[in-house]
Amino acid sequence: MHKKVEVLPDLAALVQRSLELTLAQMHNAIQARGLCTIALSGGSTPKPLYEAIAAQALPWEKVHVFWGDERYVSPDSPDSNQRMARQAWLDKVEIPAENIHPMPTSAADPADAALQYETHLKEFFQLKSGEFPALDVNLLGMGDDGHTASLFPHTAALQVCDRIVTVGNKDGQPRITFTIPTINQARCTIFLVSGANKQAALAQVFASVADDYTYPARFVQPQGELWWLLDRAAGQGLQLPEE
Ligand SMILES: O=C1O[C@H](COP(=O)(O)O)[C@@H](O)[C@H](O)[C@H]1O
Repeated sequence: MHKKVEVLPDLAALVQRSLELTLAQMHNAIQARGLCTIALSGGSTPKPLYEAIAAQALPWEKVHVFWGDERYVSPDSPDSNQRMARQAWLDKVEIPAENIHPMPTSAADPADAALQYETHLKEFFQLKSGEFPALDVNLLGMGDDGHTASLFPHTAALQVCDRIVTVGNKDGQPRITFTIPTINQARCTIFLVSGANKQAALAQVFASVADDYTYPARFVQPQGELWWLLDRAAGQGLQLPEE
């Protein structure tokens, strides 16, 4: 694993740096394999990045967009991660509809929705039994409780190792989420973390000893590149790991 932590002066610089890295990875993937697979995060932090990507001239027919987690709401809900990404990015570019792979949220049982998405990923990536998809780019955020994707502290989803997608639990509300092995299979993982409210959790995520189940972002140890992009408000006073 190649791990790099950068503390940027402010949110604008964080967005610019994440844009550079994301575009470089997308171009590399297209050159190497003829297409790019990217998984999106939700929340508010990545929205300006999505807006910036929308302004790029990319071979959109070669870009396939997935989600790493989704709230269990209708796609037109203000809480939907899909809706945010469509409004900020996907609705503004000429990407074929079949290249957009949202997490389903209409099954009566969220476990069925998780299975549907897992089946879709297995087909798309032509996976054999027991294999996990290697996304070219996996964009992640981190909540002030240390959660990432929809892997919340001390929830059952953290222990799911034999599934690509599972059901997360945010205060009793279901979410759909990549599992830790799926996250850790990505070729390039980019965390975007902004705001002083993330400082305390970040300190625990970067501590040499802390409880992984209390700070789930600690589980993210991908086989490929790992970038932590922090703005100064989030990264202030952080003891950074030795490189
Ligand atoms: O609920 C969620 O929150 C996290 C963090 O969001 P942020 O706005 O604080 O960056 C996000 O990564 C995740 O995808 C989302 O569902």
